[in-house]
Amino acid sequence: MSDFTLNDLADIVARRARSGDPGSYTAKLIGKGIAKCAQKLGEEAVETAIAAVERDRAGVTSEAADLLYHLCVVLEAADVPLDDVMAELAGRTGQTGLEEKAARPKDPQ
Ligand SMILES: N=c1c2ncn([C@@H]3O[C@H](COP(=O)(O)OP(=O)(O)OP(=O)(O)O)[C@@H](O)[C@H]3O)c2ncn1[C@@H]1O[C@H](COP(=O)(O)O)[C@@H](O)[C@H]1O
Repeated sequence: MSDFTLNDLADIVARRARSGDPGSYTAKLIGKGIAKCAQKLGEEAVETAIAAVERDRAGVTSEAADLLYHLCVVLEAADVPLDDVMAELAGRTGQTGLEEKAARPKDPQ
C-alpha cells in the first residue's frame, strides 16, 4: 500500500502554486484563473466516469489520479483547505448518505 496521501498531494500543489516556477504545470494552471482550473477538473471527472463505464481499470486508475490532482488545484485556487473538506466528511460519518441528503438545506424553488 502506498503511504502517499491526498494531504501530501495538496501540500505539493500549494507549494508549486506559489513557486512562480515557469516549469510548473500547477503554477501555470493556477495562473490561468479558477475557471480554467474548474474546467480541467470537470474534464477529468468526465474522463474518469467514461473509463469506469468502459470497465477500463487502468483508465480509471490514471484518470482518478488526474481528477484528485485537479481537485487539489481547484481547492488551492478557491482557497479552501483540504482539511475543511475532510472535516466536512468526518462530520457525515455518523449518518447514512440518505440522512445527510435529507438534512441538506432545500433549494429555493
Ligand atoms: N499529480 C500531478 C498531475 N496529474 C496530472 N497532471 C497534469 O495534468 C495535465 C492533465 O491534463 P490533460 O491530460 O488534459 O493534458 P494537457 O493537454 O497537457 O492539459 P492542458 O494543456 O489542457 O492543461 C497533464 O499536463 C498532467 O501532467 C499533474 N501535474 C502535476 N502533478 C503533481 O504536482 C507536482 C508538481 O507539478 P508541477 O507543478 O508541474 O511542478 C508533480 O510532481 C505531481 O506530484
